[in-house]
Parts: sequence; structure tokens; C-alpha cells
Amino acid sequence: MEKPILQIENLTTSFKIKEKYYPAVDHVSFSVFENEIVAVVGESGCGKSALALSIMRLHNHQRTKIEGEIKYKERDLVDFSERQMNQVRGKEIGIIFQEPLTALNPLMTVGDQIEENLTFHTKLSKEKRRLRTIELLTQVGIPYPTRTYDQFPHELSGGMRQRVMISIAIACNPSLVIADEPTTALDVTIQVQILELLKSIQKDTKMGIILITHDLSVVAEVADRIIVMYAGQVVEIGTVKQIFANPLHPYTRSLLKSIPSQVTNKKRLHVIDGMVPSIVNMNRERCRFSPRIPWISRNAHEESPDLHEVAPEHLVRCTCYKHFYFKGS
Ligand SMILES: Nc1ncnc2c1ncn2[C@@H]1O[C@H](COP(=O)(O)OP(=O)(O)OP(=O)(O)O)[C@@H](O)[C@H]1O
Repeated sequence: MEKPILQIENLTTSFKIKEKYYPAVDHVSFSVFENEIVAVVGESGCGKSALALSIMRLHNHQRTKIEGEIKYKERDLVDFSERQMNQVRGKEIGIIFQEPLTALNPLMTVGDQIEENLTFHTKLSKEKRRLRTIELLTQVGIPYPTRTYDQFPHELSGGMRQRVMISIAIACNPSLVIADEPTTALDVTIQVQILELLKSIQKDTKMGIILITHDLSVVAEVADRIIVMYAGQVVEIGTVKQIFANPLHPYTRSLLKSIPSQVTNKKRLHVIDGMVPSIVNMNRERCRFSPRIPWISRNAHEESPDLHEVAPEHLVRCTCYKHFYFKGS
């Protein structure tokens, strides 16, 4: 069996709030293989960004505790010094953020920003860096790469800025790219183009991709596997086919029901009652989704539920899925 690029085991990321630590990522385990797109989905506040920032070790060290393992090519990033992490970030693992206008430096030209990464991680000469940068801009579908090279971020459209972010992320041929809501700020047609671009780059490079999104509809076409996160935990994990054809956890089913394309003209969009609990106030001893489906009997839930394997590669948390139905159905 091939080895994963990334192997996360029992990762727990806790934030210090008023002198106490509260987990925002709670015993999360999964792997990413070469040439694979793993989507992490869940509503706002489920811990997706905390997970991404933990892998990159970009949290504030003084207020964050990271436990468990983040094995990148068999080396545990949790033990890495800041200096070692600087060699990993941007070179081995690239990251694409949601809003390129805030992630890009408004005072630097596009060319300089891409070259900065190349200067830090490679020994390429100035001329070779320029050529590589033009090549990258071409690869990500920028129509006039030499002109864009000298432009500033605000002179580009949102879609073009996101392409620039992608070119920075892939500049040093990383084995893994983390894309944190890369299309959320873009309109639908541009979203599709950006995801298709990521997929086509992956074909050439075989990199693994972690695609973080709150929108399940975004991942259907591009992902290989889906991880559904709720309140810091993985509640379901499976292949795209398993999650879309046989979703089990009530949260997965609720997310799928709220996808607009699945709604006919007659029906209203499904809204999941209630809210994701805050890391300070949540009850960690019971099924964390149970307060949002109060019509399901308490007996349907397990105490401190674990993940159960229901089919090869398909895992679901809590037995409540066996008893779940939508309110009013
Ligand atoms: N630095 C921090 N200090 C304290 N709490 C934090 C910190 N960062 C995140 N949290 C809390 O951790 C939980 C998970 O947040 P996170 O941003 O990872 O969620 P998310 O699923 O990525 O949501 P979004 O899509 O809105 O970013 C939330 O309750 C959030 O308030």
C-alpha cells in the first residue's frame, strides 16, 4: 500500500481562553495520499481553519496547544522548530487562503510576491526566478503573464488574484497544498474555474490537496474523499461516492439537504436548526450534534461516541444515525 504524504493522528488543537485550554480540533485523524483531494467540510466554527493552521503550525504558540501527530512524509511536524517549519511552509506544503486581497501584499507587485517564495526556498538566479514566475502565471491561466508580473493585486479581479495565490502556493512544487475556502469569495462560474485549475495542476504534479470548505456542493466534482467535521470532531469520513450516495451522520445528511441544487422549486432550502457550539460551552461527553436534532430520542445517542467503521473507508460517529429522520418527515 502506498504511503500517505500526510498522516494526522489524534490531533488536538486547544486555545487558551481565560487561563484554560479548550480544544477546537478534537482527536482528529486522517491521511492524505499522493494525487488525492481530501475535502474537509463543516459549518463556520467547526474547526476547519484551526486544523489547517495546525498543520502549517501557524497558530500563536503562547495561546495554543497542539497534541497528537502531524506526520508529513513520516516526520512529525508537531516536534519541528520554527526554523524547520520555515523550510516546510511554502516549499513542502503550500497554502491558499480564502481572501487573496488580504493574503497578498498590496504594496508589492505580483511578480515580486511570487519570486519572494522562490528566493527563500531555491537557489535560482534572478533571471531564472523571473522566467519561473512567468511560467507559473501562465500555468495558472493568467492571460497576459508578463503584464501581470508588474501589476499590483488591486489591479486584478478576484479570480485572477486567487490564481496568483495558487501560483505562490505551487511555486516550489510542494507535495501538499492546503486550500482554505479558496473559492468562497468568488462568484459561481469563477469558483468552478478555480477548482478545475487546482485539479489540472494536480494531474501534472501529483500533489495531495486538502480542500477546506463549508459548502459540500463545491467538493462533489473534485474531491476523492470527504471529511465532515462538527464541533471539532470528525463525524463522518468516506469517499465522495459514499458520502453523496449513502450519507449516514445526521449532520452530513443535513448539510447535503441544504445544498441549493438539490432543492426543487417547491421546497425551501433546508436550514439546520441551532448553531455550532462555542469551544467554551460545548458538552464534550455526549453526541455534539444532539442539541440540534432534539426530536431524536436521547437513547439513540451513545455516551462519548466514537467513530465506527460501517464499510471499508467509511466511518461515522455515534449510533444516532440509525434512528435519524428529518423533522416533519
Ligand atoms: N485563536 C483562537 N482563540 C480562541 N478560539 C479560537 C481561535 N481560533 C478559533 N477559535 C475557535 O475555535 C472554533 C473553530 O474555529 P475555526 O475558525 O477553526 O472554524 P472554521 O470551521 O474554520 O470556521 P470558519 O469557516 O468561520 O473559519 C471556533 O469556536 C472559534 O471561535
